[in-house]
Amino acid sequence: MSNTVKVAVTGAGGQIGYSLVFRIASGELFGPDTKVVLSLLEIPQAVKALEGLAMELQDCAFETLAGIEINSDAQAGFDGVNWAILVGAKPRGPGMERKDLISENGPIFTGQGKALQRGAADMRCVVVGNPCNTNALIAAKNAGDVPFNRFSAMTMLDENRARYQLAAKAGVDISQVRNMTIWGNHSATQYPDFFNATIGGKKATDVITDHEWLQGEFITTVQKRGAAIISARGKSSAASAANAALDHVKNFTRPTEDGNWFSAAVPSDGSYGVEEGLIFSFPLRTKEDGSYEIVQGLAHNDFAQEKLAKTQEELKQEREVVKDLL
Ligand SMILES: NC(=O)C1=CN([C@@H]2O[C@H](COP(=O)(O)OP(=O)(O)OC[C@H]3O[C@@H](n4cnc5c(N)ncnc54)[C@H](O)[C@@H]3O)[C@@H](O)[C@H]2O)C=CC1
Ligand SMILES: O=C([O-])CC(=O)C(=O)O
Repeated sequence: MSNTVKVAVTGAGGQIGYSLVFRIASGELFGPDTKVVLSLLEIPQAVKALEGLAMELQDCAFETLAGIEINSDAQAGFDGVNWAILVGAKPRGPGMERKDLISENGPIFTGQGKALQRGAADMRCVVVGNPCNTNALIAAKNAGDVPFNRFSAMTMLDENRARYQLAAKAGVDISQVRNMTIWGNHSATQYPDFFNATIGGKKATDVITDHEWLQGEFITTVQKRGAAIISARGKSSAASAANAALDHVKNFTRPTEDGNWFSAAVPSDGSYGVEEGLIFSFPLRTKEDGSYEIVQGLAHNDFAQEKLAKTQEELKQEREVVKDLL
């Protein structure tokens, strides 16, 4: 017997949407025994493009795709959804920081937050559209009685970027790099934590002896990778962002392998001194029962404490800017 999962993707007509929806429909996300109903959302002007996207999805003849719905109304689009992947938002251009998008993109998430109350009892939401931590906060605060911990924002792309950089520097296969945490905001203040990362089961700082590189170039490369892609490609990352969104949902829907963890921005419960209620990226583990926990007990020296304080401060400032939307 097969289950059916309904997945909403907003901004499905955009760049990330085009890389994302086929992989969800193919069975990659929930496995070959789970049928997927895709609920595609767009602004009214882009609904026509979604009709074309739906034709292409049909033409893939995916055996796991049980249906496609197209909507420009979030209330209708989120009806009965199990997962809502909120991508629909404007991307930044060259020279901008992601928080410069806040006034334009923030209001999108008030209406979508309200509409998410129509989701299924187990509804989970991940915000990809930037600035994603603060947009997730807006959605969660507008979602009435939907539990706060159903909302997350994506820092998985940052984690993947950080793992690649460490693997390349150490000259090892990327599978060797584990325990990579992105702390804080999906922004240039994020802290990619090499101190607690491991390479081949050893501390990354024992394997990579160039600590100047770890404390300098490694961190800034990860923090500014999005901007580097915009500068090289003329558009922001899309396929890698879609790939990370899939990794994010997989991480939340499967128990985490022993000894490892993954990064996502979730409501702080006060762990590591982060103000309760901020949507902050932490190391997480998904348990057998499907709930997640924040990994406790990781050490932070003065260098790390300073980075954590900086990214927390930025999130508080972003929250202040959108306080009328919360
Ligand atoms: N968290 C992360 O790691 C990443 C986040 N992003 C962010 O993802 C967002 C989307 O990026 P792209 O797909 O490249 O942009 P895009 O401009 O190609 O597509 C965005 C789509 O969203 C649609 N849209 C806008 N408002 C909407 C609404 N209210 N409801 C439904 N759809 C709506 C637009 O019509 C457009 O088709 C941007 O904000 C970008 O900065 C991008 C990469 C990584
Ligand atoms: O940099 C951007 O604006 C898009 C994004 O979030 C990323 O690539 O991480």
